[in-house]
Amino acid sequence: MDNLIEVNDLHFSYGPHKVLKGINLTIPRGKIVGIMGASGCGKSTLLSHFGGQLRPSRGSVNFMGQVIHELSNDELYKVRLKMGMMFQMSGLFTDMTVYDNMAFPLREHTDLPEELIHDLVLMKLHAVGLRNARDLMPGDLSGGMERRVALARATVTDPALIIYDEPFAGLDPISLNTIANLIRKLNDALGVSSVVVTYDLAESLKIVDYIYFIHDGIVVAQGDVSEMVNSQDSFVRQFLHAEPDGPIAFQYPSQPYPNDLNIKA
Ligand SMILES: Nc1ncnc2c1ncn2[C@@H]1O[C@H](COP(=O)(O)OP(=O)(O)OP(=O)(O)O)[C@@H](O)[C@H]1O
Repeated sequence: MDNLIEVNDLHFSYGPHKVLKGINLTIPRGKIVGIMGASGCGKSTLLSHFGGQLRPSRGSVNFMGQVIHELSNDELYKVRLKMGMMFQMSGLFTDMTVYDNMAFPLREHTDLPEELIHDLVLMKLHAVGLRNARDLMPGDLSGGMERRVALARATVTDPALIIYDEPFAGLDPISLNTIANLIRKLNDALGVSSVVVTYDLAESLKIVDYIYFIHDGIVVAQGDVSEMVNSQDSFVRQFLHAEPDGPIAFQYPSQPYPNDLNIKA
């Protein structure tokens, strides 16, 4: 099977609020796929279906040949071990050293002996250039270093898929470039697939193989990097040039403005 993940006609609502209205996308093995869309378009909701935290109202997510919402709790637990996650907020435990943060998933989810955990942790820290930061506390790290440790930790259980949720947010340009290059390097060196959820189209174009744009619960544009750069699609252009005006509205959907005011004209 060439695709690690296949999302088929995925629908999901929070109560009456329909968020996903028929998403179709694939994450091919060995590739980095970008998922873009304005705030609130449903990116996190989509990701929550990958790990089975949410159950679709229609459609499915297929991961390595298994339909996620049909799995038992034990099977889901095993599937989640194959997914590494890196969040915008690094999610490091502030009261543990870098080393213990890295060792935590291995101690929690495996029976590996401490000597092996030690070597795995140092190998992964070395890959992000931070082997020597092992004894530091998260509070002693710069924002970029913290993100690198989180990135290394996402790879420590040798997942098949790494999911990055807003990996570039709040970083200075140099750290941002470092993280982007590391995402590409780790993807290729570890032979994994990666999903990068981001607003930063310019930065993602440097590292992704394929991009999906989500708007109003469906995929509205997709393509490889050159297709995106040359696209005349209004969604793509609004993102690429960070234009305030375009199909992505500034206002959260609402009733006409005068109806909301107490004093009528
Ligand atoms: N637990 C929830 N209950 C009700 N509505 C929710 C819940 N979580 C999210 N929503 C709504 O679902 C929609 C999609 O939210 P989601 O967080 O998936 O968007 P997003 O694209 O990830 O946004 P952002 O980029 O800002 O993180 C939003 O309108 C949000 O308000």
